[in-house]
Amino acid sequence: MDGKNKFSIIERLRSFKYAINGLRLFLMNDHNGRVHFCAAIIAIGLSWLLHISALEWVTILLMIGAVIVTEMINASIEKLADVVSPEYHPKIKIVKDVAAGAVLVTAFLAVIIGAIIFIPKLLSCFS
Ligand SMILES: Nc1ncnc2c1ncn2[C@@H]1O[C@H](COP(=O)(O)OP(=O)(O)OP(=O)(O)O)[C@@H](O)[C@H]1O
Repeated sequence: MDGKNKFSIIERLRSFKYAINGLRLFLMNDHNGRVHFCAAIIAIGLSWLLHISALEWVTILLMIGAVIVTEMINASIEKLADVVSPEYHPKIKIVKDVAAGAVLVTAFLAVIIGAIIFIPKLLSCFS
């Protein structure tokens, strides 16, 4: 920002490499992340099978993104909190519980939206 740091394509590519590494670490180590990733694959498969509309695709993809991004931020906060305070601390409990609550909110909304989109289509398939 002070003009001394010149723009460098190599540096930008390096940042991209770190971000891909973060995604890889998340998928390898975070059990909840893997569950959300599997749920995302199922939702995409169901969307494809049920021929959902473009607007429904946008909604499903936005919700998948919201759940996975929230889980990634939650996992990062947990890791940071474990370094900052390996021992029990009441404030760390609040930080971790609020971050976990954020995942719960997005996952709950994703289930509701998935039900609104998929249930009528599934019922019409079996009727
Ligand atoms: N250092 C701490 N201080 C206070 N409370 C903590 C601390 N570590 C964990 N907790 C409490 O335990 C809960 C679970 O924490 P933990 O870090 O094990 O998360 P988790 O949801 O089990 O994550 P994961 O299963 O992905 O490891 C937190 O939500 C918080 O209430």
